[in-house]
Amino acid sequence: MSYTNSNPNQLPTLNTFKLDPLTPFNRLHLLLYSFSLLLLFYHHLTSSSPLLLILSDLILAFQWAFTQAFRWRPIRRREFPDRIPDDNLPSLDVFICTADPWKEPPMTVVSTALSVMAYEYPPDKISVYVSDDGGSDLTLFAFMEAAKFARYWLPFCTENGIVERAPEAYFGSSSVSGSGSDEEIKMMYEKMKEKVEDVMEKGYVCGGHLDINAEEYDVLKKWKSYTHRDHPAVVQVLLESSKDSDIMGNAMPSLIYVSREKRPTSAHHFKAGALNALTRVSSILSNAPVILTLDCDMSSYDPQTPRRALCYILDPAIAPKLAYVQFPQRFQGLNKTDIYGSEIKRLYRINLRGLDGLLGPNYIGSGCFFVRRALYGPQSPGPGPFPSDLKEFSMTDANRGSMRSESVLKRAHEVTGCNYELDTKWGSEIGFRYGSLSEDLNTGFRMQCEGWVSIFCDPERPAFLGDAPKNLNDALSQNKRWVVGQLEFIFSKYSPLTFGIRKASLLMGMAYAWFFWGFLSIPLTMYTLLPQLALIYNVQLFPKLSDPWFYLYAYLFLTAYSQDLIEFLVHNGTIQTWWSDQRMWMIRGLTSFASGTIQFIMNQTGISAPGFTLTNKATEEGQSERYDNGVFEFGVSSPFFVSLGTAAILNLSSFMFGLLMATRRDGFFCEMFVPLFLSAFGVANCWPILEAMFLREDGGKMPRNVTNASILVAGVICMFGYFVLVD
Ligand SMILES: O=c1ccn([C@@H]2O[C@H](COP(=O)(O)OP(=O)(O)O[C@H]3O[C@H](CO)[C@@H](O)[C@H](O)[C@H]3O)[C@@H](O)[C@H]2O)c(=O)[nH]1
Ligand SMILES: [Mn+2]
Repeated sequence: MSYTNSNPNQLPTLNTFKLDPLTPFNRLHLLLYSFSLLLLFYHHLTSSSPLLLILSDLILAFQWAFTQAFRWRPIRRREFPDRIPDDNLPSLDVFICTADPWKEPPMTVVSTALSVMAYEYPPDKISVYVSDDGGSDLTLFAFMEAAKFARYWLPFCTENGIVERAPEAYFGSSSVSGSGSDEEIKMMYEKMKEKVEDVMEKGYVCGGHLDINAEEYDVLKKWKSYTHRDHPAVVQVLLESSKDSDIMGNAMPSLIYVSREKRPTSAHHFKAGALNALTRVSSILSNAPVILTLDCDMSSYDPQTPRRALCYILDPAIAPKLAYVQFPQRFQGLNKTDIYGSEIKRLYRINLRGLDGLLGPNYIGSGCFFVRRALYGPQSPGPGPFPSDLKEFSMTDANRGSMRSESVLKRAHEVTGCNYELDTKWGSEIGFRYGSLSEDLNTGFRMQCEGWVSIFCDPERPAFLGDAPKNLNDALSQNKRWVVGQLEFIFSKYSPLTFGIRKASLLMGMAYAWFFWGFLSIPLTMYTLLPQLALIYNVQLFPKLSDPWFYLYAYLFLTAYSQDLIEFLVHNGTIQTWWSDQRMWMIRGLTSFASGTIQFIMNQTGISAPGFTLTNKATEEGQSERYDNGVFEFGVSSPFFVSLGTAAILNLSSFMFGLLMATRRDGFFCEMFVPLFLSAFGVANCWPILEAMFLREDGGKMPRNVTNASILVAGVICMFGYFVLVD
């Protein structure tokens, strides 16, 4: 397979791409499968199937159809970071978001910041901005300490050619050599960690035995009257490149702590609001043309990454229309079979590669290098539009002066105030877009509709590694928020199916419409109930084994699953991780997809207001051992678990009942093969749930009351089923 050069100029080739070799097979499959789906609906209409079953198949068919956008023209890229010249590198602003010191331990955030400060990139060209929506002196304290530690850590990384530059990951891995300098820096790190953890335990920072200087103490003191919902803007320059140097005398990156103003009465737009505040502060302090956005738990795993992104940003054939270069989200510490499907391979890698052959990947919130001017409005030739809303640009490079100067800091506080955005286009036409909890989906989509394109960069060595939820309830709560955000996005006036198809393209519109995950709760629930009840009450919903229509069902099921499996394997998955992934899809269908949809409806009708439930990044005792052993974590009485328990009991009952009947009644097996198979498939998927309900005794087993409630609900559904199906 030959690589195509996308750079027609004489410059060295910085990147190449090739078409995915599976594409012709995908397209052939598309043809056959579409035809089969038409046959299926013909069959439904002529055999008077129940309406719920037809609706379910219709939703699944739409999901399948939208997936074709990702399979139409997937490509694979390669880049050559070594060919990026060392001189004239553009400067880089890094945005790191955190929002709660208890759910996002400050040491995690610090580790993320240090890992990018230590990039193999001219340090005076890097500025790291930390947005603290938690408005916490604990986080600020941790960063004051980090600024001091960085003076040792950065030269240590360079001198020893360390690749893993997040201290937490480095000291935790086996690559630590145990040499003298290693021990020394490790001790220093441990000391800092102890201090921060000590302060965390107390819950506040007090002078006393902490060796913070008077100036730092003054800053921290102010927090006494602040709450995370009600406080003025805080912008604290912890390191300034032109002023501060490391212990070897080298320049250091700038490090700036920002906690935008919060008032209970004004909307703050969650993460998108935080990123917009950083966009403005940074435009005043450093104004780098390239911006990297990172979640607080996504640390660098490869110090060459900025150069890799530059292979596209500096490519004259791509640059004029390029809005962002997205790296995949990849995770550390997942267990071997990835029981909670936390890798979300389809969302974070497979689909992005698919879109890369069209207008480019959607923005996934972290690990993304933006071209600053793309955040300021529609694509147009030249250096980019400067609408009147960009008041902060009145400060030009020449009169910018020191980051710590009074006038600069005054301006920085102004642009992070609550009222700054009133009557401006921030969040509607410029910056990160508001209106959806999935600000990432929304922002990338709107940029692509404005004429910008994006690039997916997926090097073999992960550019970033992050944390994924390590217990089921956390994973489902995260997913629920996504579903709410997706529906807000799909039902906005910028819906992918109307606005998107018009402004971007048919395939891009379809790709973004694929995110109607909430609706999948209907077919996924129906397929855990209807066939099972049909089996129990002996109602013929599906063709018999001897009926030719049976082959259509078998074909649709088997090929869809095989294609999914093949894609998973091609993207370095295993059969076990694939099995976990498809199981999580069904689990989500019964829980987060459904409750996210209900939440969305309640938000829209004004019964409740949208809220951003942070994903927990701290693990509780006992949990991580079970997680590492691949054991499901239930433990808490979550309503999610009642629906899972109910599904498990229903499937087990119908399967056993079906088996019994098959041995007793002639022809039952042949007549009822499809529902019997689906029940067996259900039981196989529900096995960890059944185990947690009836066989386990550890702290992560299903709480008794959840099991009882599930049995009750399953009983009620059975009775109901009688009236619906038989009566
Ligand atoms: O009011 C808020 C809420 C969240 N965050 C930050 O947003 C990031 C993502 O939050 P998290 O709880 O980790 O959500 P996840 O579901 O794990 O994040 C995924 O989904 C989000 C959209 O829902 C994207 O923004 C993220 O990049 C993507 O990783 C974190 O760094 C938070 O600190 C804020 O800064 N302010
Ligand atoms: Mn996260």
